[in-house]
Amino acid sequence: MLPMDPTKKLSFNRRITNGDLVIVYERYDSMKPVRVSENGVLQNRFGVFKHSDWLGKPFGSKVFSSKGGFIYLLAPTPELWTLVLSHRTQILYIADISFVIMYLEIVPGCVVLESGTGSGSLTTSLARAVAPNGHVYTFDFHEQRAASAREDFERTGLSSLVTVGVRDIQGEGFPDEFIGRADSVFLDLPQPWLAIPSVAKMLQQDGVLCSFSPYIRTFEVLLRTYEVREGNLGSWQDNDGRLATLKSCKKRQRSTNGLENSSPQTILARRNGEARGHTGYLTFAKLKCDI
Ligand SMILES: C[S@@+](CC[C@H](N)C(=O)[O-])C[C@H]1O[C@@H](n2cnc3c(N)ncnc32)[C@H](O)[C@@H]1O
Repeated sequence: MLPMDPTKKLSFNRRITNGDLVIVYERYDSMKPVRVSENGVLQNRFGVFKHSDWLGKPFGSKVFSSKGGFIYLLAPTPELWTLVLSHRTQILYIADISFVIMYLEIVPGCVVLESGTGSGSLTTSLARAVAPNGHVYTFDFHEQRAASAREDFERTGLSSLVTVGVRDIQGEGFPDEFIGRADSVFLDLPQPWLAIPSVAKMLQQDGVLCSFSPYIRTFEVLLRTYEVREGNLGSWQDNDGRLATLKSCKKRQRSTNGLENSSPQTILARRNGEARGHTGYLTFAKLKCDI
């Protein structure tokens, strides 16, 4: 862990100024990052918006065009940035990112090693998790990707928390300067096992490794089971909205005199528990030197 530096605290609890990056929310399915400049103009289907009208407004403000259309000006938080960043590679999304940060036990002050950087989707959240006094050292062997990621961290105000290096981590391992210093290591590499000997040297006692192994094609298979009953609604209270199907039908049954007849029946189906799914294989390991 590194000592506290309060100047690196990440906060968007302030007003928009010239040069800020804002996430323009146009509709639930349309958001984009925009750099605010005094003379800038944003034109979209909702009208023409002058950046000068945005200056001094708090993040989260609703602003109007001359023709009455509106947009919201949101802060470039990691969870929004992940949705608008330019995809130079496959990226990690919010569900996996949250899980990774939790199980890597990342807290403010942690030193985190990552490879590859890719589009920096995970790195952005790692940076916020270690702020204000931790640091993320992320490596990619692709020079252009590393450079673009560096530019993005500059734009999102994270460059004091993240250092991007160009290095073949599978071939060379992490640099020796990090030996015994890493609280956590994250790998998103095609052959992660090649980096394991280096990871073992980098981790502190009780440091944690996570290796993410997605496939080229990812499927999510959700298994949902239902409990089916005959009866009426009153006999089966639906307290949590899980009553999914309600259908009346004629049920053929044999009466006491042995003849078949039809009587109306109601079939109720109720979901059992939760459906679970995943998008990649996450492998965690903790370094224990004294076993
Ligand atoms: C799927 S992307 C990582 C995406 C990233 N986790 C994100 O959320 O944006 C994998 C990256 O690993 C990099 N890579 C592949 N082999 C590597 C190696 N041997 N050393 C360093 N980086 C490597 C690739 O260039 C690519 O950018």
